[in-house]
Amino acid sequence: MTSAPLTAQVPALVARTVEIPDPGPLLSTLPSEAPLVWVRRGEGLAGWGEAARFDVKGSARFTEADKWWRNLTRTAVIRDEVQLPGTGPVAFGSFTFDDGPTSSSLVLPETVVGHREGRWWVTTVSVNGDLPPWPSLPSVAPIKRPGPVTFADGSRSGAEWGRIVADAVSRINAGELEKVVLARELIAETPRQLDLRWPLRRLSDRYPRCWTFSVDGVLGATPELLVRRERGLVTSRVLAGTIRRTRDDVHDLALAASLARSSKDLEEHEFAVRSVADALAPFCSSMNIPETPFVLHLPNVMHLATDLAGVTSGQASSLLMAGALHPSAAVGGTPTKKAQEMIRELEALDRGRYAAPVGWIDSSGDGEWGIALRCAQVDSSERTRLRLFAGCGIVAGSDPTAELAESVAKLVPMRDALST
Ligand SMILES: C=C(O[C@@H]1C=C(C(=O)O)C=C[C@H]1O)C(=O)O
Repeated sequence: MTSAPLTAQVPALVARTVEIPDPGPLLSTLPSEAPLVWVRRGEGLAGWGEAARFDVKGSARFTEADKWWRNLTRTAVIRDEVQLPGTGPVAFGSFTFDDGPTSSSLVLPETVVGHREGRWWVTTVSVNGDLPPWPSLPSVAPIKRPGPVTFADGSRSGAEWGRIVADAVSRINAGELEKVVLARELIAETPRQLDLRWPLRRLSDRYPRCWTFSVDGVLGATPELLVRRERGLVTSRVLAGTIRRTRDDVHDLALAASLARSSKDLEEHEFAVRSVADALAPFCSSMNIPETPFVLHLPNVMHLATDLAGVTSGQASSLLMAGALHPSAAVGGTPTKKAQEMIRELEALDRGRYAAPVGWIDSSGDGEWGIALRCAQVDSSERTRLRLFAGCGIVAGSDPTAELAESVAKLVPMRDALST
């Protein structure tokens, strides 16, 4: 069911992209209201304003959003002097994990600043057929500190969550399914309205290997790229298999070596790679799947990681591919349907937009979609309450105490980003 008719009057989109000199860090160009962000290692996109949006619920949310975007951009007049992926009009999107009560959205910002390969640009758009305003950067208000933040258990305490993990392990051992990803939430309260630029700046500074994102109240820094489509090439970074870091680099190296040999983690990783490769196969004429994963070192945890690459065989957009890939075994489980049922039964949590695609798409259908992990969902109007999420892949050999500790480590990036 859609919340807006697909055939609703399609506005006349006009977009203009101009090259600009280095404006400084992308995040420093953002005004405080509703920042739209996709940044990694200083490159990416930062947008604001809302020229158009599409909200949608239900199992066809990806295809309906894709249709809306194609309709909007098909007749667009685009003057683009930079011609890189992400120039011209782009929409930022954030989707829900399942068909529950929360909407998914695509947002077309009024202004986007971008940086890539030593070039910077600004795109402005209008949807009434007029020439958009001449691209310029507004002067922005200084970033406000959040003040002392408090944290409390969400739908379950840590101990309760450990018990549902134990329950899942025994059901896996009884042969009900192979893997399920179980998540928990933590509630953060800030004494005053949160300036989202505060946590975003800290996340992108501390986690440069992750994609820092902010779309429609969901923000975080994810290490997992569900899909990138760029000029006929498709890539995906699959993660599964995790250990916590200890702050002792020598010990961490030994742990990384043990992670790369751990049969429990390698098996869990294999499920995740297989689910992504199978879902990407219909979109690709050829695919490269490395035989062994590498260890991705992040400041809080290390993951087993595999980068898949393929050549596209059709016209499917990056968003349609993201929809086909979701939910991968990295955030759902194996087999998918059984895992989703168990998640619903055991978690007692509306995941909202956690563990679901977040990213951007341009008018050619190219784009990048990460999985919204290591993230928080902000209360829309007040912006004083946030739900933080973390989940762990549970397989036959999982130990509930270790999984609880892993979930604590995965909550660290957002917790730290919120503290003053
Ligand atoms: C579900 C999350 O992470 C996923 C689960 C992982 C695991 O269990 O090893 C690793 C990376 C992610 O694919 C999360 O961070 O919330």
